[in-house]
Amino acid sequence: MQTFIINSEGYNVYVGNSYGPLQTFLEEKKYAKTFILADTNTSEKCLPKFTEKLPLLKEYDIIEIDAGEAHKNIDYCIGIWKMLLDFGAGRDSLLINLGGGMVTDMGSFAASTYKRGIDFIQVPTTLLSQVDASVGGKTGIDMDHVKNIIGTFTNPEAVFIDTDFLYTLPRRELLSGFAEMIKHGLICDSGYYFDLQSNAMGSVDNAMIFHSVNIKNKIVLEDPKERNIRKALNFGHTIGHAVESYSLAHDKDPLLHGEAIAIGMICEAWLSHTKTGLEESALTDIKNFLLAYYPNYRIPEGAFAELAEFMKKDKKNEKGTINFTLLEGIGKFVINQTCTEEEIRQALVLYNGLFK
Ligand SMILES: NC(=O)c1ccc[n+]([C@@H]2O[C@H](COP(=O)([O-])OP(=O)(O)OC[C@H]3O[C@@H](n4cnc5c(N)ncnc54)[C@H](O)[C@@H]3O)[C@@H](O)[C@H]2O)c1
Ligand SMILES: O=C(O)C(=O)C[C@@H](O)[C@H](O)[C@H](O)COP(=O)(O)O
Ligand SMILES: [Zn+2]
Repeated sequence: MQTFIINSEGYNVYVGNSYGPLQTFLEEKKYAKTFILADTNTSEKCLPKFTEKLPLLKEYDIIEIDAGEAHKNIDYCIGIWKMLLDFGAGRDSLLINLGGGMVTDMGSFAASTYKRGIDFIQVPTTLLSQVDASVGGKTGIDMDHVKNIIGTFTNPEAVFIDTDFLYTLPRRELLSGFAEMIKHGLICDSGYYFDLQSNAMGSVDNAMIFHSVNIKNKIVLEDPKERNIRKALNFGHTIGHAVESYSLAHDKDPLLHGEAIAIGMICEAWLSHTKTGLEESALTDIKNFLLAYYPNYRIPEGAFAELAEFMKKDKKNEKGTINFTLLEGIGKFVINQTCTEEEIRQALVLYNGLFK
């Protein structure tokens, strides 16, 4: 099997046969102790595959946490720090984050702060974490359902991607990751966007994952700390994160990250049509594509004020205005766009109107 290697900010991302490089990494680094962070699902479905493919890794402690975004918070993070401390993790230890974006975000945050920082690697097990969350150095946890509001920019030592993990991933989770791939096409690569449309979900393979990671990585390398063009990767997220936060706070079965971002992308494509020249035909195409795959989630009108409060807390905001990344066309983004609360309300009303 071919191994794709992407050079990021001082570390490599391996896609394909990543166990050879991982084995070499462990042999070279000779960590005093190794810890594996997994959630209840990845501990059952991914850990046995992982350790079987990595016979060199003989001694490790497992830190298991409850699965789900609701647990990406300070209480669970304290639990990770305590386990590291109780089991004698030092600066010569390694934390392996084996899981989806919840595990890679919180594990990397815990590692980047424990003893002022210990080494960690990402072994992403969901499509979303393979194409997006494990790369780029954003670590973090949620607070009061506000997404990723506490965190650091800290890079892993390496990222090892094994698409075999995806066999056990539920379709709803695969689709959630697919939304971030669509985002990559929408902001930077119209050909990729249309390929995703025609190949749809049938053929997510190493080459596609490599393509998405490359799109993200190029942007991250240019602007690692999101001072300017990295904001492109946040297309769909100003409204999407607010919808995700709202759903986490109110719904029994909350929207997944990618599902909320799909809603955000529809709303923000509409804002792009009214404000930055996205053609009506492109808007229709984006709407139809996303509506075919993602839940018809109606946002109650009574929720609009709460959504606006979440948006006012967005990390991209400057000088008290809500900041958006919008599209000028499919594959062409524009950052630092502001929209009024009334424009945002109209976008939400139009979105709801799609389900009448
Ligand atoms: N840091 C970043 O740049 C970045 C980018 C995008 C998203 N994110 C964050 O990532 C998170 C979403 O990530 P996610 O979608 O991977 O969610 P997740 O980590 O919660 O995983 C989704 C579900 O799939 C299960 N799972 C994981 N791997 C599995 C496998 N191989 N087989 C079966 N089940 C498996 C998990 O236990 C969980 O129940 C959000 O918190 C989001 O904010 C971060
Ligand atoms: O890596 C980035 O930059 C992104 O914006 C990728 C997003 O898909 C991801 O959801 C990220 O976690 C959002 O970051 P945030 O800074 O808006 O919390
Ligand atoms: Zn995202």
